[in-house]
Amino acid sequence: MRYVSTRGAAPSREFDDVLLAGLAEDGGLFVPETWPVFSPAEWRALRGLPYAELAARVMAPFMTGGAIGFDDLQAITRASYRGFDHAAVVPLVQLEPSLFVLELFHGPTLAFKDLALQVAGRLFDHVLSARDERVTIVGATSGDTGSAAIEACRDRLRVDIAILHPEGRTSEVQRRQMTTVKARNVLNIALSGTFDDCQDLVKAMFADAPFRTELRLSAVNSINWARIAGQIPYFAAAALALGAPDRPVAVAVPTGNFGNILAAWAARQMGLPIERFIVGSNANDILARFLAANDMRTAGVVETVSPSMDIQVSSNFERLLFEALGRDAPETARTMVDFRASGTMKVSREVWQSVRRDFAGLALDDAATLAEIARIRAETGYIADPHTAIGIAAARAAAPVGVPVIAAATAHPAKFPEAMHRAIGIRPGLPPRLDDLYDRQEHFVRAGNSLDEVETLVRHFAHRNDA
Ligand SMILES: Cc1ncc(COP(=O)(O)O)c(C=O)c1O
Ligand SMILES: N[C@@H](CCOP(=O)(O)O)C(=O)O
Repeated sequence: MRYVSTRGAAPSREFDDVLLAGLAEDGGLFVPETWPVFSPAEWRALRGLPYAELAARVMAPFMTGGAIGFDDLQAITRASYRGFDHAAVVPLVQLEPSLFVLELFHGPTLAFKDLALQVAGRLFDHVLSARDERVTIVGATSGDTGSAAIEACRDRLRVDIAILHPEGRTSEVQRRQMTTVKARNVLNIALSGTFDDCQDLVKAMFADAPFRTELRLSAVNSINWARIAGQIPYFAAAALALGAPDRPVAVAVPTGNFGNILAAWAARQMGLPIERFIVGSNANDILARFLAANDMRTAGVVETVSPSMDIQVSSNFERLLFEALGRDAPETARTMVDFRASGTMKVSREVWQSVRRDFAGLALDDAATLAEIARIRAETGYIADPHTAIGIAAARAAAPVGVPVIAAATAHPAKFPEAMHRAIGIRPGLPPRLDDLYDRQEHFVRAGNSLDEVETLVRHFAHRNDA
């Protein structure tokens, strides 16, 4: 399997190189040169497999041609999901006759990011050991990627990891999950800015070719294809459980960086009958506006009770745009460069309509989010975190008639105790392993929204670890 850049000006690569490179040198995102497709019989054969085995089989076609053989991958998925606190790893809970919640928060950091990052951390080890190399990972988080990536990479010998979070804009639990990890290879940077600023700085570090080479940069955000590959299997598992490939399903996802919904879309590219992709947004409603009215204009990031979705620039939209433009890389590059410069994405009516054929969106403000948490609890007894509640509301608003909908539950409600208390008057408890989270010492450095300042911190940290 080879990968090409959405912007067409970087060489094509094998998976192992894509894993280590993160972002293509031309600023584009890597996508598979061709989509692997499973036949209906091949999909049926995966029904009922233990999740770790299903995940290895679904991911395997994306990883051919490098250091990761199928047996390696299966050993990695088994080790990755062994510690999850639910035997099914990604259980499905039925809320209504046609509405199913796919719980993705049973991993070590209580968010969906663990599913791909536990695997990615081990893939880094495997490929770097085979090559006898090291990398410096730089990542941006609005709350959940940070702790999941740190947990996946802490104390790994061949990886240093620096994570930027927007200071004061995550929940306290999310922040402490990152900053209370004491490991020589982990650096937390509290940035004075928004998640979009953090993500821009990460991309700017990648665009600084001498810095990128000097530190051998790599990525753990969903700009790295390995993240998307690790998120496809749970949509496949849920779809198979609900009757696919012999029955269509729909998917609803609370969306920020567009990685999770893109993974569901990739599952359809691989042959699963997913009829609609439903995007839930908070007040940072750029995707919902785009889907409603071809209006993709960035505005300032607004703080909400669903902080992990406080994002305006959804990186993975570029991968969908590339496909919607018929894989026209120069046109994708032009559109993205213009979006960056003007803050408005200009997409033709035909392209917009082609996206709308598959995707629908709904945005909820904070009051509506809290009301939805309360409604779900009152009507079904289920306790959904603010992000999950937005996805469920979107599912109810936009589900195709008669088609079961898989609504992704992306985080455990205990990560957002204040919002939950406002919504339903309770603060859900953390699992016992995190009992002392509030007593642990925090470790982080502060930085302004400045590339120079952040690069200096990362360089100093990485070279200290090299010594
Ligand atoms: C809890 C939660 N829900 C939803 C999202 C949005 O997911 P994505 O960025 O893949 O669209 C995130 C962050 O990515 C998250 O942490
Ligand atoms: N919501 C994320 C933001 C980064 O998304 P990613 O999927 O691209 O890593 C977070 O919680 O950090």
